Amino acid sequence: MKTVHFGAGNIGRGFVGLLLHNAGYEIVFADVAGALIDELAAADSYDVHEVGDNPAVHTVDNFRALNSASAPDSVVAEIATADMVTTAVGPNILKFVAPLIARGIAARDAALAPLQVMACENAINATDILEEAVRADGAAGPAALDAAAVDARAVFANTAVDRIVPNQAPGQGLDVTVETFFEWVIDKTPFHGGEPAIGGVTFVEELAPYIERKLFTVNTGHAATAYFGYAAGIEKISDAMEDPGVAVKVRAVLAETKQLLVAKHDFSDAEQEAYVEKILRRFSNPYLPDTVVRVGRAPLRKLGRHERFIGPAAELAENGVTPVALLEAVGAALRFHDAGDAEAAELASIIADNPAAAATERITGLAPAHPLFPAVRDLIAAAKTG
Ligand SMILES: NC(=O)c1ccc[n+]([C@@H]2O[C@H](COP(=O)([O-])OP(=O)(O)OC[C@H]3O[C@@H](n4cnc5c(N)ncnc54)[C@H](O)[C@@H]3O)[C@@H](O)[C@H]2O)c1
Ligand SMILES: O=P(O)(O)OC[C@@H](O)[C@@H](O)[C@H](O)[C@H](O)CO
Repeated sequence: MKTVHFGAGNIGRGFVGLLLHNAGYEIVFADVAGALIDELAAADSYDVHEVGDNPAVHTVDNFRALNSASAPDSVVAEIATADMVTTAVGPNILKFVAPLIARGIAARDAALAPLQVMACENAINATDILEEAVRADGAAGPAALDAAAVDARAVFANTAVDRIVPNQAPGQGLDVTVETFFEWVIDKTPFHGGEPAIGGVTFVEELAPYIERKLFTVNTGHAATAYFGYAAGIEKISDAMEDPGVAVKVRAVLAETKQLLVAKHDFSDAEQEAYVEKILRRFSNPYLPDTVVRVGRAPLRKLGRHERFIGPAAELAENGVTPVALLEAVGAALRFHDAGDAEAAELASIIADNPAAAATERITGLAPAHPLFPAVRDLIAAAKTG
């Protein structure tokens, strides 16, 4: 069995790569980072170090590595004969890997079992985003891949992936430090009984509750910790959790998303409360060298309409509930000025160069008539003055 995995970074090597290796797949890593691909191509194995309670080390081998920028045809040829394609590149990068996947599907022998395609990104239904791009690229490409051919040759399944994998320390080589916890939930319905056998994966009939719970608890809480921690001058996520001022605000944010998740899905209050407590303990893991700068990265994406703050806050507002803590977190996100983050700079320019209402629409995608709009517009107006 062979999978082509786009994105040989933190989650690619430390989670998706590990689980697929353990499931018996040969992995072909495809990435545009030349030095990383050269190092992977020259290596026989790397280690995944799980830190925290019950630490462990796992070795990943049986992989190859290809540079998808300089050797796209080789990647297409691998996809043409692969069983699976996975991605962990970031939601905004999916459109750049889609053309290669479309070409790979077009080049497949029609007698092969359908290619199983899964985007492992932090976004609601990331695989749908990838599928749409693959279909559009396929139709416009030289092989004129029509919808029926895609239907026959590929299966697209949405997933929710959860494991905290920080940026790796310089000099660590290919080894990855991760937390011990992981969860990978996959929509089983597209496979019609032929889902892949991957140890540790949970297949579900309805993914929406799981992806929303993950994004609006783990990622909402994580980003809130990052932005409140950044405002308090704290570098590490676990240190931010030690700060009583930060911790109380993060808990308040998660109480608001709990209200939404419990009302909307089939989770009981107690179940969601236990989920929240477990997540807060994960953030506090002192062995995990995770930073507010990594977790707060790309604030423009994180302030998007269906993302971790505006998504739940908008839905609460639509239900007649005025979020308070979530809006405070949005206010902190608007002041995330990490000099190394291109999106933080773009966010600051949008705030500075536009009237508050126009900036609100552009940053959050909220329509002016939306009940959350005035509160966010006021936050953006306030952020103009510091
Ligand atoms: N790190 C985590 O804790 C974690 C957990 C769950 C989900 N995720 C999600 O996984 C995705 C990746 O996150 P990460 O932390 O591994 O980031 P990362 O930056 O460590 O890895 C991303 C990799 O994608 C590569 N890449 C960029 N453009 C590419 C392209 N056009 N083609 C091929 N490769 C390309 C980069 O070179 C990099 O190696 C994101 O969507 C993130 O939200 C991350
Ligand atoms: O990857 P992002 O930028 O969407 O979010 C940053 C972190 O919250 C995220 O990577 C978490 O570590 C991860 O989602 C845990 O499963």
